[in-house]
Amino acid sequence: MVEASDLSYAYQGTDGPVPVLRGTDLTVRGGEFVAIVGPSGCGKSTLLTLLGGLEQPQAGTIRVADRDLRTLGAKELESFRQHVVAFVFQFFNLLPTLTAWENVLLGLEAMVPMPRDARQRADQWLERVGLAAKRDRFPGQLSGGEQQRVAIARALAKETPLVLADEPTGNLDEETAAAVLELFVAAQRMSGSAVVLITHDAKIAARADRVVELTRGRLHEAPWVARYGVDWPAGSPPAQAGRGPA
Ligand SMILES: Nc1ncnc2c1ncn2[C@@H]1O[C@H](COP(=O)(O)OP(=O)(O)OP(=O)(O)O)[C@@H](O)[C@H]1O
Repeated sequence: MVEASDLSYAYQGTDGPVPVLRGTDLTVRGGEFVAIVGPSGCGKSTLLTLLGGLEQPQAGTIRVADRDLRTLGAKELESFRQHVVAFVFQFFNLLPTLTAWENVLLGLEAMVPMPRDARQRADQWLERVGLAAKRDRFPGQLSGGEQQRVAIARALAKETPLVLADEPTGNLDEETAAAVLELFVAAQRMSGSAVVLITHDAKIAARADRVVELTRGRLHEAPWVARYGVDWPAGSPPAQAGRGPA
């Protein structure tokens, strides 16, 4: 589903380019659930934006669902973002003037062609996230956990082969985070979606099929995270980050 190889990406700093990804490789099989962990600022979100076609790497190749992202024109990229990937962010990005149901429907209406069962799908996914009774509420009338569930319903209702989630449980209490996590597992099961999810939480990572750690611009398999947790010094730059138990 995802074949990213030798990715380089640098942001432009005041004193020149600041490299974030340096020869990053990632392979994700169809239907696989991969958790990405790593110290703050190591480049996890940057990697996700590249996989989702929101930015282009300065070097390296990304193939997603048999598409080489470098070769896609603007229209094809737009279609890729509507039909192949769905994003879930830490800060829900719901439209405050639309109800929960309208927010979910909006994501489907952006697809071309719009799925014929868009309205039913919006209802189905709101039901799956446990919010059928609150479908007509505005985001401001929902708790943080409920808003996140609407945002997840909006993404998962698209039933794309790839779901990219950037710390979707970062703002939630433990119980709500666990419930939200199960929604991604449900998407994997029901839609066969591959899920790539960034987290700082070892319990969340433990639910994934595979855990990879991003440090010093590269990804490494990190099965120990699920067993031992993550223990990077708070605020440490990636170069000084601990590797955790072997
Ligand atoms: N638009 C930008 N311009 C310049 N530097 C940026 C920009 N966005 C991110 N960075 C820097 O690039 C590095 C990687 O950022 P990124 O958000 O990808 O890290 P992250 O691993 O997702 O962090 P966190 O876990 O804290 O969310 C950081 O040092 C960040 O300060």
